[in-house]
Amino acid sequence: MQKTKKALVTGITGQDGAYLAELLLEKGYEVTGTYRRTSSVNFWRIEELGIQSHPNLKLVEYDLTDLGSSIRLLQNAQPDEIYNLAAQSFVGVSFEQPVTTAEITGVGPVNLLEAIRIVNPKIRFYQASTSEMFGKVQAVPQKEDTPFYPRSPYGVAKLYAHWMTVNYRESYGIFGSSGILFNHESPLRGREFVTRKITDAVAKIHLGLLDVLELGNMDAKRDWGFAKEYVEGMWRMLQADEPGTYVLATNRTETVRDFVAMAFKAVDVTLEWSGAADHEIGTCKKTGKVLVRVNPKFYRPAEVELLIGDPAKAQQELGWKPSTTLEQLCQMMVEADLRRNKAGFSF
Ligand SMILES: C[C@H]1O[C@H](OP(=O)(O)OP(=O)(O)OC[C@H]2O[C@@H](n3cnc4c(=O)[nH]c(N)nc43)[C@H](O)[C@@H]2O)[C@@H](O)[C@@H](O)C1=O
Repeated sequence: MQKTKKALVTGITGQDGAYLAELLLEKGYEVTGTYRRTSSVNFWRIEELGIQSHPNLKLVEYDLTDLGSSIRLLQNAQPDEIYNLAAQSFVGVSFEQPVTTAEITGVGPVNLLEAIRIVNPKIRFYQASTSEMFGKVQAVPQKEDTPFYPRSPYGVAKLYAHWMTVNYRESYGIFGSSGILFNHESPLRGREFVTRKITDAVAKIHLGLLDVLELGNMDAKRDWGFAKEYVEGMWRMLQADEPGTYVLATNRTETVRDFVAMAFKAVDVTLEWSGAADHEIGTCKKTGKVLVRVNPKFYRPAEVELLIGDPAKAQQELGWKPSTTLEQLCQMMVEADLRRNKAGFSF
């Protein structure tokens, strides 16, 4: 009989942690999910997926920045696989808190890599790397061998953790894989990220709970995929024969403005755009009412203008391929936010 596999997922309260835990539980894993102590720990995502009381899911408090705690965590959980999804993951905040971001997002993963070296070097390790490492892009589309040029303290911190994963692979033979994931969204996305901010606002405007949606840079282009499909790619990376670095992306890019128009389309509103970039407005074609407005306070000190990934390697070597279109994803998010706002749900 095959032994039950054990996985450790850091960042269980986040979008990817919740979807990955769901996938691993479906596959028969015993999952330990870690979360950070805060005054308001919130498990709404795993509750929404209906897995919070799953008998094979154990929730454990853990701080990625503590080496001793990382060692004890591995000794207790004895995982076969670790998925490091914990991070300070908001790019905007990283400009305000660069040192905290470096400690959590950059050095934090090294505590886990060290703990693997000390406790059991056979544990497989997935590091959540990011397209933010490409930043000011040096090639279009971006793939595994595209040179990096991060444009935020978050991107710089992630790049350090990425190279440490590669370094532990090459120095100590640790099975450490790095997934360079382009933006991936879902109804479980936090409202601080632009897609969910938009779909939540569209739902509120449609229900008469909000007048205007204010945004920053509408010209930024992103390669947005569906998070639930991306966590499947993470799992595949740790089932491969060899560790490696893989890009997960859709190979389609759209502007923030396009996503706004798409979200309003989902509630049958067509927008018309006018005005210069820093005070652009979007008005409802039918009523003439202003529904969207640029507010430069949402601009970032340095912006990543264009991201589009080439996932050919993941497709060839892992058999991974995204299938949900951006229109379907956007529709799914708007519908979830309509439902939630009608029910007075506020996450
Ligand atoms: C792959 C990568 O993906 C995410 O990073 P992100 O791309 O920065 O995501 P976002 O949704 O915050 O911004 C997308 C774009 O939208 C622009 N934008 C305009 N107006 C607003 C606005 O009002 N809010 C926000 N948040 N963004 C705005 C903003 O300036 C940027 O150009 C994280 O998961 C990160 O952890 C990660 O790894």
